Order: sequence, then C-alpha cells, then structure tokens
Amino acid sequence: MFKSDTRMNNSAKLDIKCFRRFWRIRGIIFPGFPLTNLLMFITLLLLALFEELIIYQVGVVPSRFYEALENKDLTSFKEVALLSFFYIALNSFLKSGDSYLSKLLDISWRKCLTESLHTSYFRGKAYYQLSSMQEVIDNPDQRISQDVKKFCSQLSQMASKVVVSPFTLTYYTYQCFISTSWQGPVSLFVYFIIGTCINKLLMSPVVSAVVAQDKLEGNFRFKHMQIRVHAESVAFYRAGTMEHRSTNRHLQSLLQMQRHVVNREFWLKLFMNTFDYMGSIFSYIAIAIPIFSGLYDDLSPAQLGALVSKNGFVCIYLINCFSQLIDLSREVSDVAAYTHRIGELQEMLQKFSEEQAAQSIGENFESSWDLESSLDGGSELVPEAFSVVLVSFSVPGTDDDPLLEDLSLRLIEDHNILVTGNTGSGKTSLLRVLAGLWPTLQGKVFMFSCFGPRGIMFLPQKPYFTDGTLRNQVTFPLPEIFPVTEHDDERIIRFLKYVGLSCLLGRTGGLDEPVEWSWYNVLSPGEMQRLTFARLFYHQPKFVVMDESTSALTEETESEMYRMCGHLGITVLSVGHRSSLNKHHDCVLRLKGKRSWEFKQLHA
Ligand SMILES: Nc1ncnc2c1ncn2[C@@H]1O[C@H](COP(=O)(O)OP(=O)(O)OP(=O)(O)O)[C@@H](O)[C@H]1O
Repeated sequence: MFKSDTRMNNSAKLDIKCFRRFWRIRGIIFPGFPLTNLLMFITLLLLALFEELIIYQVGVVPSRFYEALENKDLTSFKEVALLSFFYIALNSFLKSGDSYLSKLLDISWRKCLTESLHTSYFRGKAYYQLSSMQEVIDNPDQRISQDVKKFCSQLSQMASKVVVSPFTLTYYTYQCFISTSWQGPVSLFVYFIIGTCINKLLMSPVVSAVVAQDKLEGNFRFKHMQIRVHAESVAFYRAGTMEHRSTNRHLQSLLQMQRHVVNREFWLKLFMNTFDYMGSIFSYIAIAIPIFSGLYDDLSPAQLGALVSKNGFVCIYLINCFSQLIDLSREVSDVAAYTHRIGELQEMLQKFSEEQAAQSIGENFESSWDLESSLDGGSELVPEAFSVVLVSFSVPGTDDDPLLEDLSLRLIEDHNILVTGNTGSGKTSLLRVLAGLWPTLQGKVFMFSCFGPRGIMFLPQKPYFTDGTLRNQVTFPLPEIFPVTEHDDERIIRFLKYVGLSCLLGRTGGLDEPVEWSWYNVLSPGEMQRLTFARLFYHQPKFVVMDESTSALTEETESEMYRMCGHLGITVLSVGHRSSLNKHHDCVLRLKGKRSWEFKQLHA
C-alpha cells in the first residue's frame, strides 16, 4: 500500500479549518463566471426577505382582527379578512418559490462541485494514487457521489435561512425594542448567547461522529459492490456464508456508529427543544414587563388586546428566529462533516496535482494519450520507445527495500522483449515504473514515444472494459471527439473477426447498440483477452507493453496474435511465464528476485 506523510485529521470539528475548507468550496459553487449561481442565490435571498415581510404582515393580522371585532367595525373587518387572504396566497407562493429555487441551486451547486472534483480526480493519475491510499482517504467515490450531494442539498435548504436571519433579527429586535423598551431585546439576546455557547459544545462531538459514520457508510457500500463485482468467484468458492458474516460485520460497525451519532444528537436535540419551549415562555415575560410596569395603563381594553397580540407576535417571532438558528445546528453539523470530507479530498487531489506538476518538469512524455500526432499523422515515428537507465525502484512507501536495482533496458523497433521471473519478482511493478505510475528510486526512464496510437500502448494484466457499445470497447480509450473515419467499421469488424469475436456483433446487435450488461459478466477471460487484442490491432501503435495478455489463450491463438502484431509493425514488450512466448521475442529480461536481473538474447 502507498504511504503518505499527509495523514488526515480524524478529529473533524466545527473549527477554523472547517471554515477554511468551506470557503474554498464556496469559491467553486459561486464561480466568478457565469454568475448564474450568484444570481439564483440573490433571488433566493430576496424571496426569503420578502417572505419575512409577508410573515410579519400575516403576524399582525390577528391584532387587526381583535381591533375590528372589539370595535364591531364590519367594514374594517371585511378589509382585514380580504387582506389576510391575499397575504396567505402571497406567502404560499413565496414559500413554494423559495423551495423551488433552493432545489435548483442544489442541483447547480452539485454540478459545479462534482465537476470540479472530477477535473482533479481524473487529472493525471490521481484516481490511481487515491485508490492505493485507502487508509489516508477512505472511499473517494462516496465523497464525490454521496457527500457532495448531501452537502449541496443541506446547504441549499439552510443557506437562505442563515443569510436572511441577521435582517430579520435586526428588524424584530427593533420592533421588540419599540414595544418592550431595552429590557426585552437585551434579555432575549443574553438568552440566545448562552444557548449558542451550549449548542457549540454539544455540536462538535456530533460533527466528528457524522464524519466517522460516513466513512463506515462508504465501507459498507463498498463491501456490497465488491460482492456484486465478484459474485461469480464468491459463488464458486461457496463463500456466501463467509461473505454474509463479513458484510454483517461492516453493517454492525456502521450501526454502532449510527447509534453513537444518535446518542450524541440526543443531548443536542434535548437542548434544542428546551431552548424552543423556554423561548416561548420568555416572550410572554418580555411582554409582561412593560404591562406590569404600567407603560400601557392609558390604553383601552381593545387597544391593549391588539397591542398584546401584536407585541406577542413580535417577541415570539424574535425568539423563533433565535430558535431557528439554534435548530439549524443539526444541519450545520452535517454540512460541517461533509465540508471536512470534501475538503480532505480536495487537499489530497491538490497535493497530487502539485507533485505531478513538479515531476513532469523536465520529463518528455505526456501523461495522457497524444491524439494530436495521431490526428495529423505528421509526427515522426520514433524508432525507440523508451530507455531505462540504471533504474532502481520499490513499492512506493517502502523505499528501503527495492524490488529491482540498476536496471538498464531499451525497447527499440523490431526487437521484441520478454520479461519473465517468479511471481512477485516485480514484473508488473516494472511496467508501472515504465508507465510513470510508480516513481523510481534512482536512475531515469526516458520515454521517446508518446502514449497513443502512433506511440506506445500498455495492456494491463486485468483487461479493462468501459461502459458502452462494442465500438466503445474496441476504440477505447479514444474519446468520442476523436474523428471516426469511414474505414473504421470495416477495420473494427475485420479485427474482431481475426481475434475470433465476430459473434459479438450478433450478440450486441451491432457496433453501436448500447448494451445493458457488464462486459465482465458475459465475456470469458479468453474472450476478454481477444477483445483487448482487437483493440490493440485497431489502434496499431508502434510499440506495445503487454502484461500476461495471452495467459488465457491457447498457444495457437497466442501465436496468431503475435503474428498479427508483427504484420502490423507493432514492437512488443511482454510479461509472461510461458516458454511458448520465447519464439515471439528477440531477447529476455529475467527478474531473478532479490533485486537482481539478467538480460539475454533468445535466438543466437
Ligand atoms: N500496491 C502495492 N502495495 C504493496 N505491495 C505491492 C503493491 N503492488 C505490488 N506489491 C508487491 O510488490 C511485489 C512485486 O509485485 P508485482 O505485481 O510486480 O509482481 P509480479 O512479478 O508481476 O508477479 P506476478 O507474476 O504474480 O504477476 C510483490 O511482492 C507485491 O506483493
């Protein structure tokens, strides 16, 4: 496993680090251009503000009803009744608009954030490095798909409330001050400050527990995915019982953590409920102070009733604003937890990106396919793929124990090389070094060819199939924008036929028919290797590096594949164990274990 010096901080809290991470995410969900998200957010705020104004009008309607009824004034009663219907209709419209806009914002934020993470995740080989660093960054897939989704939806639901609350607080504090003098607002503010401090204390443990719960959630989902992907192997081993136990173990840890979260939330909720109910009592105390101190003694009963109703609403609403802020703590703790998980991923991806930028300075090969030279066909075909000069390497993170030392090797045109050696001697690792996936300890790999159809291509030990049509499998990894020529169909069909897979055309219904099934489930290992060869012939690179790519084929088919490579002018470096491979290669690199190796001509 890869090791990293950047250990992730497990004690996720609502602290300055959380705010810093949130601020970075803010830059992504509110990009400088286009301003769509910002405009949507401002509209949402205006809607929320307008909603608050209407709520105030609705809130003072009962006091007007009191006045009209006490004075037995029918005209004014009708007016108030009509007005209240209008306010209610307007309020419903504003509430629905608010919820509609916040959902749109949720989608738009999710798009920005996920796309930004995708950009860093698929840049260079970050996805590969992350997959080898599970102990540092758990479940990156869950962070990108689930945590981002929950982050955006929670944030969009609470954002307008948080931003609008200073305005409503100011307004209702002012109204409260008018009706209860300074005692009312001051006592309510003291009450709120004490509440916030207690809330902060109770919320921090919830944040770290939610982070841990999300990690276990990802592990549980991953276990199910593992069984789904390897269902056949599990069935062959009759390992259902064993896997059942293991999956239940994951579930148990998850549920245990969920219980832990619930326990911690209990105290938070207990406090929130107490705060809410105490708040409503407090609001009556705030109104009682001026009444009992004789401030309104000169008012008639009708006027006093209307005033109590109006002031009662103002104080209760002010308390309600405070309560709402405190109630938001559950959402805030969730958002803080997701902020940490997304932030950690961003930081790790940023680190990879910087490392890659530093590494690629001075290197003369591209990390992705060079399509330019394939397009214009004009670049020079280089007679040498790479040159390995006195290279030593080890599994990254175990630098003191090299797998191979002082290796020198060149792959030149028409000189096929076979790499053999015991299992675990470092054959695949050598290919990782050649492909730039692993760094070297000493020495250097000089790449003279680009990656791509006119350069060098790597066929990994485990065949890879993307989702999509049969054409997508053969032309992989060329992107859709790559021009497909009119000869393509003919070439694809010809190579499918050559590798003995023309039957696939019938099974899929044609080159461009989308298929629902997974290629891994329907193709045998031999068929997968044949399809990989069809892909190789289609691209017809100058050089190919193959890792046990014929292990599932018969010797006869293997010979046909190598014959076609020779016919198409593809120079091969193969990793393999079979002696039948010797005849297709000019020299052999034997990895002897314990860091040593030997290089020999095969046909003297
Ligand atoms: N990601 C990794 N983390 C830790 N150890 C690793 C990792 N990848 C490879 N190794 C170790 O490095 C050594 C060389 O592995 P490698 O895959 O190169 O062997 P190989 O010669 O290709 O074996 P085989 O013939 O079985 O494919 C092995 O001992 C393996 O366990």
